[in-house]
Order: sequence, then C-alpha cells, then structure tokens
Amino acid sequence: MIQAQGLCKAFAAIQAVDGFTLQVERGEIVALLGPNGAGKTTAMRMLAGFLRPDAGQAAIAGFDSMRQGLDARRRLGYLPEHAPIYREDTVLDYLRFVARARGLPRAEAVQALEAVFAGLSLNAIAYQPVATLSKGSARRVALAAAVMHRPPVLLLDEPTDGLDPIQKQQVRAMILELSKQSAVLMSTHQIDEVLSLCPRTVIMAGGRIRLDRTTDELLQQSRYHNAVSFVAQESIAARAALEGLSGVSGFEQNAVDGRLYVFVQGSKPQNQLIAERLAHRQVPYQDMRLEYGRLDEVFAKTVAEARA
Ligand SMILES: Nc1ncnc2c1ncn2[C@@H]1O[C@H](COP(=O)(O)OP(=O)(O)OP(=O)(O)O)[C@@H](O)[C@H]1O
Repeated sequence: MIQAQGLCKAFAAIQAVDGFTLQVERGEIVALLGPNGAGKTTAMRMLAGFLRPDAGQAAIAGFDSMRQGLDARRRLGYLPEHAPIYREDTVLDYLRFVARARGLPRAEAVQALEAVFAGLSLNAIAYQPVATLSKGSARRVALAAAVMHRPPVLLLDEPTDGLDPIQKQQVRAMILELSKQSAVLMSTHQIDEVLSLCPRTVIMAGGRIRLDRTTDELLQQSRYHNAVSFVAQESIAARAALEGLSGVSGFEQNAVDGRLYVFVQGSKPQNQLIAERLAHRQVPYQDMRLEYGRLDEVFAKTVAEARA
C-alpha cells in the first residue's frame, strides 16, 4: 500500500533524506520515530507527493506519488505536521466542503461526517469558526479532514501533537479503527503512543532508516528486557542478598522512585529465583516486576550510534 524506494532529498547542503526504502501493508500501523531533524516530515511529504524527491520513487496504493499524483492522493489521507486550515467557515461547513472536494456522494458524505464528529468528539465545536480553534481542536479537525473518505493509506505526521490526554486516547482509538482497512504510517515523539498503537517501528536518524523491526523485537534489544525490578526499603540488603546469585549481572537504582533493577544474563526470566533468594534472606520487597524492555533506551542508543 505504501511503497518507497531509495527516496533522497537535499536542501542546499543538508541531506534531509538519504535512501528511504519502506513498505507498509494494509492493516499495519507503523511508527516513524526519530530525533528532531531526522527527516521524517521530509520523507512523508515525498510519500504524499507534496515534495519532489531528488532520487527514488514513492507509491500510494500502487500509484506513483509524483507521476500519478491525482490517483495517489485520492487513496491517501495525509495529515501534515502543520495542517493549514485558516478558514472563516465553521467546523461543520469546513468538513462539508472537504467531503464535497473529495467527491463523496451525499449519503456517504453524511455518514462520513457523522463518523468523524462522533469519533473525534467534534459536536461541541461544530459551529465554531475554524480560524478560532484551539491547537488541539484544530489538530482534530485536520485529522477529520484527512481521514473522512476512509482512504486505504494514511500518512499522519505527529497526529496527537498538542492534544490533551483524553483527546489523545480518542485519536489513537480512531487510528486503530481506521487501520483495519488502511496502511498507516505515523510519525511521533511519544514512546507510550508507539507502545500502545504501533506493532512495528521504524527509527530514522540523519536522513536514514536505522532500524525497522516489530516493536516487540526492539523492546527485546533493550538491556532492561528480562531485568527484574522491585521496591525494597532496605535496598543495600537486597543487593547484598542477590550479589553473586547465578545469572545476576548488575544493579541499577532509580534515583526518583528508588526502584531497584536487577540485570540478568541470558534470555531466561529469573524473577522466581530472585524472589526466592530475597525471601530466604528475609529481605522484604514490594511490587516485583519482570521488565519487558524500554523503547526510549533502544531509541537513544540507535540515534547515538547513527551520530557516532
Ligand atoms: N524546506 C526546507 N528548507 C531547508 N531545509 C529543510 C526544509 N525542510 C526540512 N529541512 C531540513 O531537513 C532536515 C530534516 O527535516 P524534517 O522536518 O524532515 O525532520 P523531522 O524528522 O520531521 O523533524 P521534527 O521531529 O523536528 O519534525 C532538517 O535539517 C531540516 O532543517
């Protein structure tokens, strides 16, 4: 559904995107993660056909984004980073206009409007002029405009940027629903969003894709994967009890909440063993967890390696 082959784009001396190759199928939600300036927006603009690549090709649902731009855009819902909707219309009139511009037949347009108004809670702002909307409301209206025609491909550039926690949940639920029949590529800076929504993650840095894996595989690369953590009043006694225990390779204590992390060698979970040892040595502890891994750590490591 989304295909990119060797996309490149330079702005003067800056190589913003350098050989971007990616394929996303219907039913997938792929997170595009990267530090500021990694090239995410530039790559998305080329995919959407809004920016001509210096080299490479992009296609949306089989249509070349540049040479068959109209056909490609009909099948695309694109939410740009800064969606420009400076209009005097009310939200309702603006979205009616978008439905007409998309060529939706009347009955379908009514259904589509009902769906986005309900899904994104737009009723309270239906009669507010678009130009006076708050940042979060403007973002939701822009998203409504991008997805209203239920396209098979969605390119969403930071879709929940500027939204409050309730709105974020709503937007994420809508993206999940839309992904059942669409291919979704979304950039984000929010790790919790990736973990809750995106089974696959692409990490970009310096214009290039550095990692493209399932999010689970990335979590397994984290040094926290299979670490055992707990809270102990007497953390020194806890460390002493576990020091030298077979497989234990190190400790780390969180400076903020005091949680102790015990790192273990190998891929076998050792929480049972650790719990038994603490009980045997009569060291009280609470809230023991087997850690799954940290995406922020894998992200930081990948970016640091790209910059080295
Ligand atoms: N129109 C432009 N003219 C000149 N330089 C540009 C232009 N657009 C992007 N760049 C540069 O290209 C690089 C990649 O920018 P891009 O916006 O694609 O990154 P990004 O990963 O989306 O960043 P962010 O997370 O901050 O949105 C940056 O160095 C940026 O300054």
